[in-house]
Amino acid sequence: MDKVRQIFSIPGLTVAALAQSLLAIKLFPTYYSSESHLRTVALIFLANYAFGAIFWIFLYPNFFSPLRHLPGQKALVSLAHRTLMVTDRPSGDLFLDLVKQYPDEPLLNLTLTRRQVLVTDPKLLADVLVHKCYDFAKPAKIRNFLHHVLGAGLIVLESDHHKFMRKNTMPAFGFRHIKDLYPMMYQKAETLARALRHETAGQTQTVELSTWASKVTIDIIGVAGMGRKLNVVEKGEDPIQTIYESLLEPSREKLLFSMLSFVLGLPVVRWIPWRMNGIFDQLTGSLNDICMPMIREKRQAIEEKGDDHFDILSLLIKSNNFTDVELKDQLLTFLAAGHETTASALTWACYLLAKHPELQTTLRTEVQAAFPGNPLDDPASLATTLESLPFLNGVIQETLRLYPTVPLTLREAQKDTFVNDQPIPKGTTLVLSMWMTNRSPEIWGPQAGECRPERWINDDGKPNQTGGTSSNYDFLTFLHGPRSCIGQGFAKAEMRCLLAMMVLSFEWQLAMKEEDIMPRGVITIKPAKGMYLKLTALNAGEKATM
Ligand code: HEM
Repeated sequence: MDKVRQIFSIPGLTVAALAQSLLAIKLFPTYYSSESHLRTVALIFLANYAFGAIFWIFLYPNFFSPLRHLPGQKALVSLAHRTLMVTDRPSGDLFLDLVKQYPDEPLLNLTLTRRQVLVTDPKLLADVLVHKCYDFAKPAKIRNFLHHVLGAGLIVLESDHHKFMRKNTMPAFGFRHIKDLYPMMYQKAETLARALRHETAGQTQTVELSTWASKVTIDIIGVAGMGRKLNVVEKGEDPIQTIYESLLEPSREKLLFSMLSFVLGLPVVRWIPWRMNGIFDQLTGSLNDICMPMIREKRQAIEEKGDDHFDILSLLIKSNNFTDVELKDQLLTFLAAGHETTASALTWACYLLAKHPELQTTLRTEVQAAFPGNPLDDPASLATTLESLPFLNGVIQETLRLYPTVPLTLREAQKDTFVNDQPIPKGTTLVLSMWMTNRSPEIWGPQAGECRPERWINDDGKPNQTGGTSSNYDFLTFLHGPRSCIGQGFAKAEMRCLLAMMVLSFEWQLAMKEEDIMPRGVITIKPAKGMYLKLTALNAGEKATM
């Protein structure tokens, strides 16, 4: 079947049309006069492409595709692409609707051409994400786009190159290293609390939280990632933060640019005379200009004077496994992957706590009891204390479950392969919806859509990591296996520090209409109209009034 697919591909049909044209002109020179050569060639090309279209739209899906027996949609535009356009409800809900129509089906077709499949049964994910993880790569169009923005960092690489980079980067995200970062993260959380107190003038004031969350998370990854104090919370801005903000801002035009790059491919989009091409070039060029000199300076400092810094960049330089360009690509990846994601998670956590004041109070009581004094009085035990708090852990896990910052990902079969015993032809796109799995009533029960931190607390009062489900694959926020999020320990540590600081320093309520809060974005989700909260500053030791 692979040969047949090659023949009916665009290059295959083009070569065939060329050969047929030459043959026709050679065999029937008098029939095709030289004036009509062009017409003949055009007709032959057209006929070949028309036959190709009939093959792919009708013959292949109905008679040849090994996926033809799977139920699902027969749409021209796949549901995965339609989720990029939906504005009036969370896009992941479309998958939940579809699964309701086809309960008990582990795989569902999403297109007429049987080229895109939704994985609905988390048990099948072990094959896709772990056992055959390199058989299923990120689709080339997505990789090209990410490569354009971030360079060849960990997110973009595949196969052996990825294995090498991942193995050599893992130590920088190790358990012990993250523990050492807690005091710095908590200090940054305190800086945020001071800035918000200033904003609220010590009383009650409305603030837009997601912007502040981005500022503090870029400050944290600035120190942890490259040993650089960006101090965006205090100063208001920094060139690196401004560039990332512009790159990731979910404006209509940027969403359209990213969407077209994913659907048509970046090389096609770059041909369009569109100012977005220039904007993306300028933003990514500026990032390179900032990062390259910084890397050279750091490498020189480490070589000449030795270096006692333990930021991720220094650890990677000291490992001697990376060239400067590779370091730059990794750094850009960590800065991008490591700040908007956590900022969004913090924003959604504060939203859930505003919606559920009783949960906010319970969390505050737990954190106040754990830290009768300043948490930084005993920096050595900060990590252990924060990690042991069951309700804090529960709120964080529920936030990550209900609002997975990356709500969807795609994988493309690199060869003919299998998922469980279902053959998957080369080129098939598998759609994995974290939003759908994390909110599935089949897995999480009838209250799947509700925030219930107690799911993550055992009967003995200790935190658990499964939320009461039977398998790891039921919670997909960070994926699993060799391509799972390398920064998940880092992100959770950051959330513990930031949320603990928030409940110790403020109580808050929503300051906007519930219906105006809509998660949106192409790669990560943020509230489309911001997250306005009415914050009331608490004095140290003051109990909340809610
Ligand atoms: C709440 C916060 C975060 C969430 C929800 C999240 C989610 C994810 C997901 C779903 C992936 C897999 C994407 C795919 O393969 O399609 C991923 C990969 C990745 N994340 Fe995160 N992430 C978070 C925070 C972070 C942080 C803080 C860092 C770094 C400091 C980071 C660095 C990375 C990197 C480098 C990868 C690529 C890993 C690989 O392919 O080997 N992430 N993340």
